[in-house]
Amino acid sequence: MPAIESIDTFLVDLPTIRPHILSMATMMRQTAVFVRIHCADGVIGTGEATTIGGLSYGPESPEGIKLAIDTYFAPLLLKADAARPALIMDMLGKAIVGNHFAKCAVETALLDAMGQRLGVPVSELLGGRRRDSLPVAWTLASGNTRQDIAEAEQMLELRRHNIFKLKIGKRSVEDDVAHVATIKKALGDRASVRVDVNQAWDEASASRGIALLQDAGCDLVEQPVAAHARYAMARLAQAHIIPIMADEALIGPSSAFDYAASAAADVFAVKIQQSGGLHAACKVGAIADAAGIALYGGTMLEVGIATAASAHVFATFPRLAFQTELFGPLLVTEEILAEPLRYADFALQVPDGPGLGVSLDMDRVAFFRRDADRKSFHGGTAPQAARG
Ligand SMILES: O=C(O)C[C@H]1C=CC(=O)O1
Ligand SMILES: [Mn+2]
Repeated sequence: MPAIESIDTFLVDLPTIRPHILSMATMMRQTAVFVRIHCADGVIGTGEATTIGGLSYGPESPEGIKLAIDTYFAPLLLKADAARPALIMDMLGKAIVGNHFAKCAVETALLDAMGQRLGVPVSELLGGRRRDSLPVAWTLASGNTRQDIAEAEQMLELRRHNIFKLKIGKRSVEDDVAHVATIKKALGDRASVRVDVNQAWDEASASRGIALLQDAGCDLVEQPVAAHARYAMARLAQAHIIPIMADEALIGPSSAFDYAASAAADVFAVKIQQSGGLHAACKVGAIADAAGIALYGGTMLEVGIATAASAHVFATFPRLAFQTELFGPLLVTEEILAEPLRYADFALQVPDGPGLGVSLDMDRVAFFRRDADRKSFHGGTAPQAARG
């Protein structure tokens, strides 16, 4: 049995390409928590956790995730059999309440190590991939309608994205709908335009807003009301033709079951971290499938490692009617992988090497980690990135 010998965790701060404006936070940078699990057979598995806007989106922060893993997870993991990731996750499930993002990062590292050990991609460990590439949406969230249109035109021109998610909920319903309508009018049939309200509306505003969004040609409305407002979500999903998607509400299989049983959404945004791990995300997907609910592959704006992990999960789904939004690595200015993920023809290629099929560029990690001694680098400049 390859025992787990040591675990290291570190924070890496990466600037965003522009301010990313959501209803609850404006992001100027993304912080990734990387977890490296060193096994006795020499294999090192890597995992990643991210949040959005510190503690403004979810219940875990990057700093808290690092502390939880170092202080509470690591003593339980040390000496455990790394070849038994499912048993380790059962053990963590019993010993640690919540902490879904941290659990996901640990499971990602365990499955990466397992896949490397067996010489197979993580998607094969999860039951087998059904597709090698995933269509990827882009979020327009500059806060400026003209700039968003220019950004969308550029993405279409580059053939990188033809699905756009607009972040709304900060302004009045009428102003937000006007913003969406202007963008949809400019893009026409060349793109799918969707919105994410991130829980900002009450039910009455949502009902008015959704009717107006439908007239504006919007294809999907994500989490219009509070995550806990399951009955309001059910009424909205029933009253409107435009599909309603749950996101923040889905925090693992039991919440997915409750939402499915209440017919509280037409579409589920599956996120590996919110679900509590890769297998938990597969279960959320299976519950949706069993209930006739459509699927969308969501992101917590993860960078390379967790985006690859999400891609392995979504590649196994029988149906993915609303595609994915795995664009996180493209929202930051710096590449952190030794070999960047490949985006082409409006899609992300699912890596096909053993494990996650991607690895960290440890020289760049050493430069960008929050606790780095940057003076030790030549002239304080970052080592060259793989994407140049
Ligand atoms: O979906 C969310 O709520 C969070 C995230 C995903 C894409 C994006 O721009 O923000
Ligand atoms: Mn969302």
